[in-house]
Amino acid sequence: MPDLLSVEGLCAGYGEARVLNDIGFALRPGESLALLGRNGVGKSTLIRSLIGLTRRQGGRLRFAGADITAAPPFRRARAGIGWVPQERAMFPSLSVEEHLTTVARRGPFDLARVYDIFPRLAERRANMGNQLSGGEQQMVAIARALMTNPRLLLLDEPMEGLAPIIVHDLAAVIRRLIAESGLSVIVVEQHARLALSMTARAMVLDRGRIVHDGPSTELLEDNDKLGRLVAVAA
Ligand SMILES: Nc1ncnc2c1ncn2[C@@H]1O[C@H](COP(=O)(O)OP(=O)(O)OP(=O)(O)O)[C@@H](O)[C@H]1O
Repeated sequence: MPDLLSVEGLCAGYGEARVLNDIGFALRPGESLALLGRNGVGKSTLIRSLIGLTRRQGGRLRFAGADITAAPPFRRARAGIGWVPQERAMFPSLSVEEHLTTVARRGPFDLARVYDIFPRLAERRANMGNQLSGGEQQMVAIARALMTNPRLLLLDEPMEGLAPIIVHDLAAVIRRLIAESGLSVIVVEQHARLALSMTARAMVLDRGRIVHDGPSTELLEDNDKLGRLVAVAA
């Protein structure tokens, strides 16, 4: 099966500042990838580079058979890259349902299906963006990305700042999406073990370079290696 995404020699950053150096990897349809690494190593910058929000300083990107190296963010979104930003980007004046319907595109994910995935949002469908808890906002952010019917879903620290019970529920939803939807998923997550428990493959960044790429189980089963690579108390 041809790759869904391929990244070759990507160098990117902000203005003159280079954050990512010679990033190369490919992702197959349906593949799930955890993006791990210490604070500030460039994980969000890589996600933002895939959606087209950083300054590309070199390299090429292909998605779904097309060269998207020079494509602006809206074209990448239209091509099938869905993005759940770290800051969630809620609109206070839109209801939950309006957040979902304004971005809807035809495909397997419609209102009924995202309400089935997130029953809480069905209950809150008339609530405004500023009347939601952090967990509900994150559900809206994920549901909104699904409503665009992407082929690749980029999740940037979806669990950040959420209560443990909500983290547990959201992780179950993400696992189910990965198992059942056929979507490719890249998830950035500070809690390495949680990310590894959701994905088949893990990539570790350090100072803007890929320093590890392999099956998630390999790191889950090797505490020392995981600790060395992401410097967490694994
Ligand atoms: N908008 C920006 N303008 C300039 N520099 C930035 C910008 N955003 C991030 N950086 C810098 O890019 C580097 C990588 O940041 P990035 O947010 O990609 O790291 P990260 O691995 O996602 O870290 P974290 O886990 O803390 O979110 C950091 O040195 C950061 O200061």
